[in-house]
Amino acid sequence: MAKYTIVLVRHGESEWNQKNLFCGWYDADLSDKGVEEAKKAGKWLKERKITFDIAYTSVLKRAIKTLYLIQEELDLHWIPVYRHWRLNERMYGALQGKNKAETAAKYGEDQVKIWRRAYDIPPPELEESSEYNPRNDPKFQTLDRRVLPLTECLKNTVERALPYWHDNIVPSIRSGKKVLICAHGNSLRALVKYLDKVPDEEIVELNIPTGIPLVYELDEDLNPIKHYYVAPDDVVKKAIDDVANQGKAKK
Ligand SMILES: O=C(OP(=O)(O)O)[C@H](O)COP(=O)(O)O
Repeated sequence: MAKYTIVLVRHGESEWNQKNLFCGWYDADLSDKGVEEAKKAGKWLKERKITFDIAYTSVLKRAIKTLYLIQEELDLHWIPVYRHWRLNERMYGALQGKNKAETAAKYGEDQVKIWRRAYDIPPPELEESSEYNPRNDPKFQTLDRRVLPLTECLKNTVERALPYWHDNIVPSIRSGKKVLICAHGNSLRALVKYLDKVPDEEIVELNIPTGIPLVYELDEDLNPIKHYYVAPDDVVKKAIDDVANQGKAKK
C-alpha cells in the first residue's frame, strides 16, 4: 500500500528541443507545442483527480512556465512553489547550442550517446568566456562560483540534485504534502536513478519525454512501489522513442 504519491514532469517542448539543440542551462522558452503539452499534462492530472499541496521546479523558464500552466489547469495558483538551481537541467558543457543530429554526423552516434546518456562521462567543458557560462549569468550571481558547473555528467547532476531532494523535498513528502516536481530530462533521470536504484549501465537507456506526468507511489521509507505515466501507453512509447532518436545523425 502506497504511503506517499509524488509526480515528476519534464517541461513541455522547448524552442531548443524543437530545433534539436543541446540546451542544458541555456534558458530556452517553451515552443507553442510545449505550451500545449504543458496544458495537456495539467488536463491528464485533472482527469485522474491528482492534486498538489506544493511544487518544486528549476530556475529555468521552460520548467517554471510548464509548472504554471499545470497549476492553471488544476486551479492551483495558490500552492507554494519553490525554484532552485539544483533542479536545473544537466549542464551540457561545450555541447550547449549544438544540434544533436549534426553532432552525431560529425562525431558519430555512439559518441553522442555517450555524451547524452553515459552516467559518468561528461561532455567537454564550456570555455570560461562562453556566452553560456553560468558564472556570467545574473541568475546565478549570488551563488558560490565553485558550485556552478562548466559541464556535468549525470553523476554530477545526481550529486547536486540530491541535497535539495533530501533537505527540502523529502521533508514535504514526509509531512504528508502532495508534491509535484517540474524539471528536466536529465535532472529527472537523476532523481529516477536514485529512487529506483537504477544501475549505472542501465540508466543509459532511460529517456523521459516532455510534458507527460510520471507518478511515483512510495512506501513509508520512500521506496518506489510502482510508477506510471498518466498518458496512454502508445503515446508514451512514441514520445520516449522520439527523445532517444534525437541523437541519430539524421532524424
Ligand atoms: O536541455 C535539455 O533537456 P530539457 O529539454 O529537459 O531541459 C537537453 O538538451 C536534453 O537533451 P538530451 O535528451 O539529449 O539529454
